[in-house]
Amino acid sequence: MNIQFEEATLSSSYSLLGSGFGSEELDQDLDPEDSSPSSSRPRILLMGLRRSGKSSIQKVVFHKMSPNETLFLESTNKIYKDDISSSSFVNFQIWDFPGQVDFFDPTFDSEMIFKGTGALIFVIDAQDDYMEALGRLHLTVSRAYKVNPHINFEVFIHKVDGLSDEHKIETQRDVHQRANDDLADAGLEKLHLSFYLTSIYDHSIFEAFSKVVQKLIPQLPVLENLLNIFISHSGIEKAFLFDVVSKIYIATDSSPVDMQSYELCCDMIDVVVDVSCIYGLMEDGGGCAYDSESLAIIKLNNTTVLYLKEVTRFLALVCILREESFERKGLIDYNFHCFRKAIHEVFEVGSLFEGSVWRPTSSSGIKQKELLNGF
Ligand SMILES: Nc1nc2c(ncn2[C@@H]2O[C@H](COP(=O)(O)OP(=O)(O)OP(=O)(O)O)[C@@H](O)[C@H]2O)c(=O)[nH]1
Repeated sequence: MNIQFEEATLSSSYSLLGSGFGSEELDQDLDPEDSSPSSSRPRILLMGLRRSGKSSIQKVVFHKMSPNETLFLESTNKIYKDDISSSSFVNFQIWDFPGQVDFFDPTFDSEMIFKGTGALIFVIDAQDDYMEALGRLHLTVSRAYKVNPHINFEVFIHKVDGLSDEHKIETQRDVHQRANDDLADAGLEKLHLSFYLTSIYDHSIFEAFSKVVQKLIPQLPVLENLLNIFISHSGIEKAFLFDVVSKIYIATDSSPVDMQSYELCCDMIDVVVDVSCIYGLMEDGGGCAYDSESLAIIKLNNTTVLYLKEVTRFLALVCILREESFERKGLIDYNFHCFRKAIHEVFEVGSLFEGSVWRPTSSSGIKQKELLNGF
């Protein structure tokens, strides 16, 4: 099998940037010598059996495709490289693999593929018999682990929208048990798998992707700390730092995340971007739907306020607070100003990282500065 790449650059396909859909694709042979900046960006691999839902996940999370449209997606028959770095905070590539990829094929260069990988997401269709998928999971992760033990191995138990709550928990327990038993039998106890219940029909896929991405951000503890300080001094109940394009949250304060709050904040981003796309652009369609002026306040009928503010050209802070705390808006805005400044300092502002080329390091496998886009 001759493995080929399809490459798409999100900047040309994401409607937030005002250019509409119609992704630019280019075919390219799998070339280990290819040293273009895009090929050396850290990777997140999407693997799993045919029709498990890999392309749907990628399209829904990064290309704003509606879940129903994924019914018409064609089977992927070559590796699809999606470079999201030009419109997203996190400077990585998503590689969507065809379901039938054969590791024993001599053209499958596992060294080249797994060396530069930050996370490998293995998608299992929970609505189907998953025994074959478990065998494939074992083969895939053990192969990848041999090449690069620093990869984060993430298992999405996917399409759980068709399962009852009880069935979900039972499936997760069973998959967890069997996958870890297989690893123990092979003497691979050190290989750690993380499990997530996901569906493209609700926010679970965004939440799971957020956690996958957060593990690749070395500054996460600093960001969490900044958010903790910010909310405790401003009377805010919960704050999320969002990547606007994907609605992945890069960080949140250390109080537990409840799904409803996360969904509310995601919906707020959609509202802001959609309204801005309709009424915020110039008459000739120029300008950007999300920029340094972006700001929104939504008061709910249960005395809760949602407050969104721009942090960088890719990031937004979305806060949930009580109406009485919002009376001290001046204080919140001042604290936000300090928070924003600190975030810029953490990532040493812009140009330093612009166009940087990623190289794996021996310790973590990921060089932190180059994982993150400039502001
Ligand atoms: N019910 C449900 N269906 C899903 C979900 N995600 C994907 N699907 C459906 O699963 C089918 C297969 O999805 P694809 O994304 O094409 O699967 P794939 O893994 O990329 O398939 P290959 O390209 O053949 O490897 C499509 O009809 C999707 O609509 C989900 O979360 N829930």
